[in-house]
Amino acid sequence: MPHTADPCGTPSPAEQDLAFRPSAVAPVAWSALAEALEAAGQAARVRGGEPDRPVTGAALDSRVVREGDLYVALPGARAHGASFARAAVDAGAAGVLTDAGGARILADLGLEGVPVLEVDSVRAAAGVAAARVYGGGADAGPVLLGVTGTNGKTTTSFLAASIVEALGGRSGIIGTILTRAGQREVPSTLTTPESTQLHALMALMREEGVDTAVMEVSSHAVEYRRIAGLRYAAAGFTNLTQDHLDLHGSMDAYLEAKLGLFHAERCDRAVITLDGGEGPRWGVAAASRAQAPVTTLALGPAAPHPGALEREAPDVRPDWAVTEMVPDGLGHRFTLTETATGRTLRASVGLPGRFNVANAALAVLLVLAAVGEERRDELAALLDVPAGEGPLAAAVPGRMEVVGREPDAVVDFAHNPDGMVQALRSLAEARAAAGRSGRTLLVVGAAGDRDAAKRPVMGRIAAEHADVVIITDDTPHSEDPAPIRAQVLEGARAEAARAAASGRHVVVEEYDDRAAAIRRAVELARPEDGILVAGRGHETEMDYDGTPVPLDDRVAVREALAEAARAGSDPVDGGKVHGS
Ligand SMILES: CC(=O)N[C@H]1[C@@H](OP(=O)(O)OP(=O)(O)OC[C@H]2O[C@@H](n3ccc(=O)[nH]c3=O)[C@H](O)[C@@H]2O)O[C@H](CO)[C@@H](O)[C@@H]1O[C@H](C)C(=O)N[C@@H](C)C(=O)N[C@H](CCC(=O)O)C(=O)O
Ligand SMILES: Nc1ncnc2c1ncn2[C@@H]1O[C@H](COP(=O)(O)OP(=O)(O)OP(=O)(O)O)[C@@H](O)[C@H]1O
Repeated sequence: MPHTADPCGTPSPAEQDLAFRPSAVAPVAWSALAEALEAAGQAARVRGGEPDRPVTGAALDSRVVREGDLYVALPGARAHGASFARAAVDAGAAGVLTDAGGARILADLGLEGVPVLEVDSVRAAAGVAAARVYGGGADAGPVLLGVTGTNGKTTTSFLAASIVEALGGRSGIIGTILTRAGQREVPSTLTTPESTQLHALMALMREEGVDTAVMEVSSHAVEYRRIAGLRYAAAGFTNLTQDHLDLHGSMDAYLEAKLGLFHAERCDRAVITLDGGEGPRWGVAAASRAQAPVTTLALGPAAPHPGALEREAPDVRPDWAVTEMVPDGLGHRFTLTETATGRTLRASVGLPGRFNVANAALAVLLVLAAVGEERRDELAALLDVPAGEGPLAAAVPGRMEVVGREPDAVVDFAHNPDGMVQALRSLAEARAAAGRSGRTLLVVGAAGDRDAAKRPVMGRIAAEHADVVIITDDTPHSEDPAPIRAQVLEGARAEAARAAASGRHVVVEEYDDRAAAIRRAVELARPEDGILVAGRGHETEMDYDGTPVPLDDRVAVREALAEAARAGSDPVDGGKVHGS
């Protein structure tokens, strides 16, 4: 039986890989694997003879290999997986899938006797081979829904899964926060797991009786061909804004990577949001360049820039549009209208922020595409309920999660420029809708080993939208955290200086201790203010060069609020670097 790792802790790679595997795998002969590869246009040269045992699993990392696995040894950016083949064989690998370079490394290691399937593209072949190992063709099930885009994937996936459940289905989730297959749940380390793990998960979901799986598809996953061998009933596009330029190089290349999800052989229907993000440019481009049949969604009043679609792409006639949006509790009530028929779907979403209307609308259309027209009326009835009820009332961990009131304190995962703008704006809008004045206090940083170009941009946005900006560490990974903070500070200070010239005073402070930064925000906040702690959402650990430092922003905010309530406004101890 696969283990389910502790959902409160981060599982080791081996624990996580094991948790993704089905309990039973029918052994697969080497020749059957070679045939499957050939049938998929990834013909393999067979070397080193037949394994002495059939294949019963697949792994893309030597550290997670189990007895009977096919070890997938791919050429990585830092190393060739074949250089770890000795460890994989010692762990029980039955044979190796690799390329010509990998085969040479195996020979150099004295492993020429190990059975090898040699292909031209290991990443493309890995998904095909894993699908064969785990008994899944593209149509073996569960029904797959995919969500891609810079922001909104997790939220849209959770909402779509919630709708599936409300319709009586059994849903699975694969994404940034967690992976859930029926009753089994395991925290995630990647947004989209490796291809070998995805096919294991499909088999696990079949075992668990999951009929519909909703999967976040990162651009990394498309670029690295983690989704090879999968087919989506419907795949959604939320928006495209600046992120991951370290991997893709340009926004156009970033879009091109995302479009891999919308190839005709990859999905039956693409549902594309036209005007999410900074405007309609990338949504309209995605809709025109997707190869699969496309359903388009215009966000109307829920767009970050309402009216931009009509101005910038006047000839585009969306298939669906958000035609009405009114504040309802902390969330919104909205109407989705089908352009061709004028038919409507009315719904209420509980999460704050109009971008969550966009996420909810996309989730609704994805599920509609998957379940078909015959269930439209049933879906409409489920959605048309008062605020706080129905499938779109679902909360998503660390996504605009309200952790305190008066001052309103929200923990959010916004960690790129557009996500920050949206989150900050939605707090101000919610305050305005409730008729409250007050300031916005923001705690923010930027992660290490990720797109450095966005750091000053995030600092600028912070000072543009917040009145008090407390800059601190996000997760530095292998980088020195001080220079990361300095880059965010540079953007914030420049913007604060610009704001000062026009009479707006922005406080900018720096704390190297994130918990102290949170306490400082709470100390400075008045009851009518709003606090946003951005960047880490549901995360419970910060990685300082391999050393995990426990910190859950939600817990830290709650504790700081409780402490402030007890102690009045004692000064914050420790961690301050400097302020302005
Ligand atoms: C930057 C990046 O994405 N790197 C991916 C890339 O790594 P790489 O090319 O550097 O691989 P490498 O280190 O040279 O190793 C080559 C091979 O040897 C294997 N290996 C390595 C060491 C060892 O002891 N044994 C072993 O078998 C590795 O598993 C790999 O298969 O190829 C590897 C195999 O597919 C991925 O695991 C790895 O993802 C790493 C783990 C990662 O952290 N990726 C992140 C950035 C990512 O994918 N993020 C997106 C979401 C992004 C977002 O939206 O924020 C995601 O979907 O999670
Ligand atoms: N549709 C949207 N447009 C813009 N910003 C959004 C949208 N949805 C969510 N956000 C913001 O982006 C943050 C991340 O949201 P979410 O986790 O749903 O997106 P994601 O694409 O899964 O992100 P990641 O892959 O980085 O986890 C949220 O916390 C919120 O601040």
